[in-house]
Amino acid sequence: MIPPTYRDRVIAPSLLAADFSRVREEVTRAINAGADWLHLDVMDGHFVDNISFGPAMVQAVHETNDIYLDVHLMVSRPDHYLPRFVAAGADLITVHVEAGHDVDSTLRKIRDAGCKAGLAINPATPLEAALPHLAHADLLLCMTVVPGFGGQAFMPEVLPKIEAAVKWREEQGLAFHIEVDGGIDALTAARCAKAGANVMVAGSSTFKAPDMAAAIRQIREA
Ligand SMILES: O=C(CO)[C@H](O)[C@H](O)COP(=O)(O)O
Repeated sequence: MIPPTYRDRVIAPSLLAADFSRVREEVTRAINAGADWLHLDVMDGHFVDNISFGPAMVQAVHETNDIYLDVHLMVSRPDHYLPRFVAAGADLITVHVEAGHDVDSTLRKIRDAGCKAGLAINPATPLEAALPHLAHADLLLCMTVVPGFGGQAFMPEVLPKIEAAVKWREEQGLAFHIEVDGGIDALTAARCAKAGANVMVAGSSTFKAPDMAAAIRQIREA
């Protein structure tokens, strides 16, 4: 479930860092380790310089368990692909403000389909690009790496953007959650939480940890 307020904390391991040869076991491992959501990075080789997986993977995960599916579309024309991810079982669908579409219309379509709607911005994109759309979003995803690959270093220069988003949320009386994604571990999660983020996506630091449950617990405590 999406928590009732942005004061609630969520840990979302990113499947991108899992062993793709044993996806079912990896998802079970994340659930047993205490994951709140599963983050699914969809990359089209065009919007970002990598190709990951599509709706078939989302559907396969959906059919084997009921963990909340946080689908991050790093694709051009997200409005075109949207219905396939809705049908596959996504709970929350996040699209990029930079992805070349009518952002408000896409967010509306996501909500009309019964999903929660997220809006993502890249590190180099000013927050001002997202602000006009946040009244139609349930979540703002501040990328803390340049999207495309897991295992990159956290970019601390994104922290002021999170603080500015919190200020905007207060000023406008909005209630969107703030998610961070890229280079998140216990140390960087603490910095993001202090800035105002409440949803932590963590790939390498969870799936590749020797003890995934301990890694998730450390991020939650941080
Ligand atoms: O969106 C992503 C990359 O575009 C990944 O979700 C993100 O990089 C998480 O991986 P890691 O925690 O290993 O940095």
